[in-house]
Amino acid sequence: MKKNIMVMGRLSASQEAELAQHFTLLEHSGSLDLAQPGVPEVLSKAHGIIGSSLPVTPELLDAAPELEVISTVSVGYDSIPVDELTKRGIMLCNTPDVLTETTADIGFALIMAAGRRMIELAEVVKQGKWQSGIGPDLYANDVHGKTLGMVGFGRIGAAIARRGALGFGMPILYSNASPKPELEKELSAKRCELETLLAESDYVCITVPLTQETEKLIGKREFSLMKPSAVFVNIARGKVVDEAALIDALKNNTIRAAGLDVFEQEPLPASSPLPHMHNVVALPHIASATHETRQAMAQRAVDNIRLALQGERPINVVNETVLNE
Ligand SMILES: NC(=O)C1=CN([C@@H]2O[C@H](COP(=O)(O)OP(=O)(O)OC[C@H]3O[C@@H](n4cnc5c(N)ncnc54)[C@H](OP(=O)(O)O)[C@@H]3O)[C@@H](O)[C@H]2O)C=CC1
Ligand SMILES: O=CC(=O)O
Repeated sequence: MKKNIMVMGRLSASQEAELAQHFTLLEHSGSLDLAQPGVPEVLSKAHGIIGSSLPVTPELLDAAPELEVISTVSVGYDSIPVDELTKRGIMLCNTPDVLTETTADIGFALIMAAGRRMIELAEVVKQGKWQSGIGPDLYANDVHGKTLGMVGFGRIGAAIARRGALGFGMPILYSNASPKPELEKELSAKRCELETLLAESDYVCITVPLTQETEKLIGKREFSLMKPSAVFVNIARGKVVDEAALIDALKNNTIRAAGLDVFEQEPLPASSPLPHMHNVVALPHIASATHETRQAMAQRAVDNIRLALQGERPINVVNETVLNE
């Protein structure tokens, strides 16, 4: 008998057809909310779930006794309780690598946009307020040659640093769980304590995953250590930052500006002051959102779930111990 898959994310017609060759794609309402009619019934039959930002809970796993694999169309998996999956022998697959460069493009675009006040100054033109040359009150900061501090120096952190060091002559500081000697050589990057990085960087860029250790890693104390001219960029997860402290730091000129792709609550609530602040560039969590990259991420997630359910080793497994069971 064919195994069953719940397709929760957007796949192309050919990707759905590829899965349908091997598996039954379960009809469902698009919700994983157990209180919704029909959801427990569909979950009870699912051997695999594929989708992004899946709100997985232990209760949901209890309702899915046949589940063998969750294939997330993302590199981050902070909405999924990995230990609970591992305990139950359920594999978690994700999509690293294929989105690294595209995400780094937006990371660097935010450095440029917030650093050079691009959105704020484009508004001046849009609103017909460009009547004479701008004065020093609207001057920006250089990007080239300034120090870039990477909080997290994994795939995406390194790709952003590469753009800064090799394209813009930026000295690189990094703070990361483990040392990265090869990147130190390639980019003349220096590893330092977070406090030193915050105090010495002109641009501070967050690329650590959201975990228990990194939640609210950057708060009031950390902003107070940064230069008043510092530009803060977050493309990782909103909850790595204490957002109230960030808003205060931007309002009080503790730091100069921020470029943000991610927020504590997404979509950003209407009550948030962030999109209205002149010194903030806010994007709707789109760092990987190009046609090419979203297609590649979906294909990787399709390959992963197919391999897992066929008893082969998927390309990307988060909880490797499940493979040995
Ligand atoms: N805005 C968007 O659309 C996107 C956001 N993301 C986010 O970016 C994150 C990073 O992705 P990626 O670069 O591929 O992941 P990687 O795992 O390659 O990099 C993460 C780095 O963070 C380091 N790290 C982890 N925990 C800590 C800690 N407590 N203190 C210091 N360093 C730590 C890791 O150290 P070590 O090397 O020692 O393990 C690793 O080098 C994702 O988890 C996701 O949340 C990703 C894609 C798109
Ligand atoms: O936020 C996106 C991801 O892939 O993680």
